[in-house]
Amino acid sequence: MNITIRPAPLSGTLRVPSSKSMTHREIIAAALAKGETEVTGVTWSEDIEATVRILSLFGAAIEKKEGKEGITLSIRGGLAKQEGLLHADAGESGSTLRFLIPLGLSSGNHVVYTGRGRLSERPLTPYYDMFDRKQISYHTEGGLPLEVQGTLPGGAYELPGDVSSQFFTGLLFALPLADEDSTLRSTTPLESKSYVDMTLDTLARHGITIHEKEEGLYEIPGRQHYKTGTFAVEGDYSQAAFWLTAALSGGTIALTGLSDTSLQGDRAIVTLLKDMGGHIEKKEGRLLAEKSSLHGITMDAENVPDLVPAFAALAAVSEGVTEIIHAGRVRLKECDRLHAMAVELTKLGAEVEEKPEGLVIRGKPVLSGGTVSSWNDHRIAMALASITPKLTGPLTIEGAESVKKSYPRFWEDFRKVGGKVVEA
Ligand SMILES: O=C(O)C1=C[C@@H](OP(=O)(O)O)[C@@H](O)[C@H](O)C1
Ligand SMILES: C=C(OP(=O)(O)O)C(=O)O
Repeated sequence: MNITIRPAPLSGTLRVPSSKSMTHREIIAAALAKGETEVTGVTWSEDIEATVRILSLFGAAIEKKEGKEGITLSIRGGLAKQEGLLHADAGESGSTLRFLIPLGLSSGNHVVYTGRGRLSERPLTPYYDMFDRKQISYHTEGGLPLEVQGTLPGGAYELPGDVSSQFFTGLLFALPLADEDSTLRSTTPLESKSYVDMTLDTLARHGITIHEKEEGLYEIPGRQHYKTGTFAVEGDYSQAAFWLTAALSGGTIALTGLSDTSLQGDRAIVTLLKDMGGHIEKKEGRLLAEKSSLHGITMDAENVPDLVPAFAALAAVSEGVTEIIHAGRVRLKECDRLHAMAVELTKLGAEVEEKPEGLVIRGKPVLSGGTVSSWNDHRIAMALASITPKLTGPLTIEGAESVKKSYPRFWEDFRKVGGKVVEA
């Protein structure tokens, strides 16, 4: 689907979707707890659907109920060995695939994992190395499909810390179920660490003990049991980033549903945008952002990779130079996001220099309209849409349906704040 946006100020109040990262984690913990758990305030998206699909295949019973307060998932946990070869479709979700591979093993299942889009090209080597070391049988012709069969023993585990934190989260969910105690160590400084901290928080709420001995070293007692409970998912700061960017570009937007004490690393977007000169304040429980004069800063993406597209877009219409550093891993997402943002912003007249590990952006007061591609990546589509108040002509975005991966109602919300969107 292609859409065309006519530049217009964006103003109004929006409830941000609930955190995709937290929802994946809560569903997984619930699926591992014997008994009933309720997860409330869920935003349904293709990625969440993929996690629900595979956990159901492994034996969880997950019921989706729609009410006034959004979606509630009632989950009867207890994963178990199922008959025959299971076909687990992870869609395009890196989190789903990397979180659930260890659980396929610990539930004793023989699984062939498939996926779409760029998922097949995204790294899995840390797991292949682990399979080799732990004598777990697997078959791949490179990427997906990937067939895995075996058991996940406790013991000593090592992973590189600079590929994806999602491998750590996957093992942290599965190793407490092993018969033996385990250690998990990062062989390089652990990047995206805030996501691992979010995992530890979910585990603790479900009665699982993990000892963080030092940064990147975890001791995991075996033979543990997940507890049931009720959990309300909070708003997603990585999605809030697009609305904050939109407001600062031109408009006034109030966001509800965000927690001030959130463990989401992407909460850093508020500080980063304020550092650029953005007017953002907390007022009556809402996060309020308005049109501001912005200047470039240095942004370190090591712990906040998902903020890069929105940040790069805003930098292109801010005064002076912005440098995005430590962003090499951002090339390993739904597309090469550094390259995609450099190419698409340049089409609109921006000055963007691509570096191996980041971007250097020389801002301009306004950019032109034109036709850009989403690269089938939800965050590229949303980032480009968010700066339309600063464009001198209409913007056509090809592949606008990519938002379904995390935020299916994005274009509806865009219209709600006055966005002039039509299907092209
Ligand atoms: O654990 C998570 O929920 C995520 C971790 C991050 O990935 P990396 O650890 O690969 O940076 C992030 O980019 C992704 O969108 C969600
Ligand atoms: C990279 C993302 O998700 P995942 O790694 O789960 O595909 C994302 O949502 O930006």
